[in-house]
Amino acid sequence: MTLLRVRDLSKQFVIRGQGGLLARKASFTAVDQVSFDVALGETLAIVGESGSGKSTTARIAARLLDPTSGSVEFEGEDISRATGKDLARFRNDVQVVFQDPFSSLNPRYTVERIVTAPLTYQGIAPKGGRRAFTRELMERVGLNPDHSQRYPAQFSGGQAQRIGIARALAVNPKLVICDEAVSALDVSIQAQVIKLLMRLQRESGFSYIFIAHDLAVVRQLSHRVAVMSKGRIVELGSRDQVFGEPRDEYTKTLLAAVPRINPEWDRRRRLSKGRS
Ligand SMILES: Nc1ncnc2c1ncn2[C@@H]1O[C@H](COP(=O)(O)OP(=O)(O)OP(=O)(O)O)[C@@H](O)[C@H]1O
Repeated sequence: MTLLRVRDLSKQFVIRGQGGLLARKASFTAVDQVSFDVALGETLAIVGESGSGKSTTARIAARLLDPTSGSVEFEGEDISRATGKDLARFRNDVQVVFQDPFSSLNPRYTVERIVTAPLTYQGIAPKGGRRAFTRELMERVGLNPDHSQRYPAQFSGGQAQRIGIARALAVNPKLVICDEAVSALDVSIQAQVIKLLMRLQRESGFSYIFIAHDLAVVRQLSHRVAVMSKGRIVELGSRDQVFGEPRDEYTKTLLAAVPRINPEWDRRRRLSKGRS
C-alpha cells in the first residue's frame, strides 16, 4: 500500500545578492521535478552529495516547507491542502529525526517532558500516566528508564539520538523521516542506532525515509534507494539493483567511493560488468 506519493516536486529558493534593498534577486532550483512513492513498512533511502536536495525534499514531504510546484499525497490526501484536524493527524503520522539531537531537543526539558510533549500539545493523557509511558518508551529505544528526569546534556550523542527517536515514536507515526540521523555518531554507536531503527520498524511496521550520504549505512537498512544529484533523482530502484547493477553514471561514481564491505555485492557488480 502506498503511504506517501510525491509527484513532480520542485523547490526554488530566492537568493538575494549583496547590495541592500537594491540587490538583484535570483532563483535557485534546489529540487527539480522529483517523484517517488513510499510504501507502508518500507525504507526508502535518499542518497547523494551535499547540496543535492535531499533535506529540502524531506522537509517538503513533512510539510515543514512548501514546494514551488508538485504534489505530496499522504494516504491519498493532498497534504498541502490539509488544515485543522487533518493537518494535526498528518503531523502525528509523519515524524522527523534530525542529525543533531542536542539542537533538536529542548535543553531545559527532562526526557519525560520531551517525549510526552507531542501528546501534551494535543491534550492527550498518556496511557498509564506520563512516568510509566516514558519508562516504556525509554526501554523500547534502549535507554535506562530510571533516567527519565535527566536533561539532554546528561546523555551521550548516541543516547540523545535515542531520545529523539523515542519522541518520534511517542505518537505512533506511520512514517519516520531520518534526516542524516546517524551521520554525527561514532561508527560503533551508529551501528547500534541502525540496529535499533531496524528493530523498531519490524515491531511497528512504519515506513522510513532515510537520508544519508553514507552509502555503507544505506546498504544495511534500505529496501529501495533514490539517488539525487543537483536536485534531481537520477536513479531509483531496489537496494540490490542500485548497489549491484547501477545504471546511472553518477550512481556508479558514488558507489566507487564506498569502501568495499560486502563481497557479495562486489561479486554481483563484477558479474554485471562482465555481462555488459
Ligand atoms: N532556505 C534556503 N535558502 C536558499 N537556499 C537553500 C535553502 N535551503 C537549502 N538551500 C540550498 O538548496 C540546496 C539543496 O540543499 P539541501 O539541504 O536540500 O541538500 P542536501 O542534499 O540535503 O545537502 P546536505 O547533505 O549537505 O544536507 C543547497 O544548495 C542549499 O544551499
